[in-house]
Amino acid sequence: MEPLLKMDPLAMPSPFDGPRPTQRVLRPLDIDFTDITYTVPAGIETKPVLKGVSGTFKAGELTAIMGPSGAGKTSLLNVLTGFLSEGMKGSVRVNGVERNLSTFRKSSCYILQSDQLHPHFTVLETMDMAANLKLGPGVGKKARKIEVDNVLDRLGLQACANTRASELSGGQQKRLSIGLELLDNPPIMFLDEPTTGLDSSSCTSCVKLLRSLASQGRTIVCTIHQPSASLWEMFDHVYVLAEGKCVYQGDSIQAVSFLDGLGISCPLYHNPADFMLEVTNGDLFSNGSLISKSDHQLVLQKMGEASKTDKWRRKTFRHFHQNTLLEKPGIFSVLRAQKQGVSEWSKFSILTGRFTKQFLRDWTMTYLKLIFHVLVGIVLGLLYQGSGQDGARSIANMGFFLVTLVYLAYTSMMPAVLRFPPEMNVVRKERFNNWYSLRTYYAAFTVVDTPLQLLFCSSYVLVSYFLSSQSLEPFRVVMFVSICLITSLVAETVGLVLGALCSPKVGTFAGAYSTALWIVLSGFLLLHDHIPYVLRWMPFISYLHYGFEGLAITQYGFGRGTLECPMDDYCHYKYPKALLAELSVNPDNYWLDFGILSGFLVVLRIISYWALKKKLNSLNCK
Ligand SMILES: Nc1ncnc2c1ncn2[C@@H]1O[C@H](COP(=O)(O)OP(=O)(O)OP(=O)(O)O)[C@@H](O)[C@H]1O
Repeated sequence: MEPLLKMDPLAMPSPFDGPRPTQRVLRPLDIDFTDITYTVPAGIETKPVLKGVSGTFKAGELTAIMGPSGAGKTSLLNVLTGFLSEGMKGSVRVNGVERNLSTFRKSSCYILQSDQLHPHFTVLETMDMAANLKLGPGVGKKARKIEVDNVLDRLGLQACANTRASELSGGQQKRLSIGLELLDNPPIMFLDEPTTGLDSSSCTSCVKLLRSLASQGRTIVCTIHQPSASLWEMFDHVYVLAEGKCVYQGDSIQAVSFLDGLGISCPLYHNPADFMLEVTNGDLFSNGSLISKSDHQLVLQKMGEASKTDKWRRKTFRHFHQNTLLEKPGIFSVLRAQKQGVSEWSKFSILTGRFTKQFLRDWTMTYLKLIFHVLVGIVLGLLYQGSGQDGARSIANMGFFLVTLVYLAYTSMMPAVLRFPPEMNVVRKERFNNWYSLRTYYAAFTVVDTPLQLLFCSSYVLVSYFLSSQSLEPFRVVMFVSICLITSLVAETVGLVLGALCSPKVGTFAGAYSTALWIVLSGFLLLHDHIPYVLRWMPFISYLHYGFEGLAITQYGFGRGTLECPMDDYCHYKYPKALLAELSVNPDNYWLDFGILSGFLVVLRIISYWALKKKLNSLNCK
């Protein structure tokens, strides 16, 4: 293992001294696709996006899918990666065998157009976490470090290893995205517009990198917009689409001859890539004016016919098949073999560490929230000072319970609405590229989030509880905190559901409006007996109703003695039983309330998981 990992992982694999039986020899993979059609819904009809395209993307070649905007480039990439399957017909084969999507996804990666990175992590941390998730315990700590260093060196990211992803330049972010997927050395890489948003020198270095990766035997396919002439020549193979059909496939250098053969001459010193786009766009001039639409269609038709031959394809890239990868196992096979050993349990513990770091680094969501909880606890505690012991202020004390619940519900729910949306695309990419399953991701989130909620909740409750002179009997303190915690977890989960089902804007509105209704139904502002008979079921769907009842019982139930009335001899609510009866609170209901809130929590967590899954799947259909 050791000598192997000292190699550059991106270099051609070296021969081993002898065969290793446990290692699978990784073969270069050619992709060929035939008669691919892809339609999308358009009102009650469907709209064809890809109209029977065929072609071959070979291992060892860097292929560019080009074409005018809306030609179907991203759609073709989505279909070939398996990112989209609904509405697609046709055949995709790998080395001549019909593609099995789940195996194919393990051998390929898809780097989306916008770089999906965690902003709070440095380059090194991001790479380390990806290495842990992808390579697993089979590759030791030291070996993983060498692996990460190798990739960082190779991508020129060593100098910014300690820079956070949010502070990287566009080109560095792109290289980091590529580096993350390179860690487990996929033989097939798809990239959607890897050069978009980069300056010309970053574009060149990005394409050079892709080309060198391809020359080592990988199949690399990317979509690209208007490359410069020098960039165009760096592609081994270009696949040009226009109006959902293939109009050229072959060597980039041969494109001019191809057009020449059809009587379309590229002017001297004109960028062939620009010219190809002008031709496919219909921006050709004839006698000083644009060619007509019918002539344009004729040109596309002629190009489509002429592109069916493989005459335009260079034939020099296959030598590595015979010379290297097929015969000699190398780092490709070692890393992939070990990657398969990563258990969901290991992934869970890695994701738990990642969530913990993420929370600890998020100043507003963690530290500011903690400070505010303590400050608000002090202010509310002072406002309700003494109300927990004063029989004359028992009603005000009930107000304190409701305010506590509403405060905790809002401050848990609103951040939760915004919790998943910004991360959705990162999770979508990582999940698609087989880093982990959604189940593992969600379980790790829950395990890290719950104690954090307890911390937030306790920081507010304990301060306000003591300042407002609530009962100091330990069991009442614990029961009070428990109800507050479970209510805030329920509210947070409502937020997660809304965040997954709606846009953040709609989610925050829906959260605020529904909470206002739950407050009215809590049992304090509107007594149950005063609700019209037909609507008396409504409080039972309000989690604040159970929370409020639970808090009231913790302080005035469990045999609490008569309260003092320091300012007066008689005050009606100094008798806890009378107070609870007045509010229609059954003093025996504490555990029932707690149980119902727990039920709410479990059901809502399941719904939020389902909603998240649905959302991620629906993103894949767009
Ligand atoms: N889910 C969808 N619903 C409706 N129309 C879609 C959908 N997906 C793609 N299209 C349409 O299909 C056509 C091709 O889209 P695609 O994104 O593949 O083009 P493209 O060549 O990548 O364009 P660009 O270069 O502008 O990104 C466009 O007209 C687009 O509007």
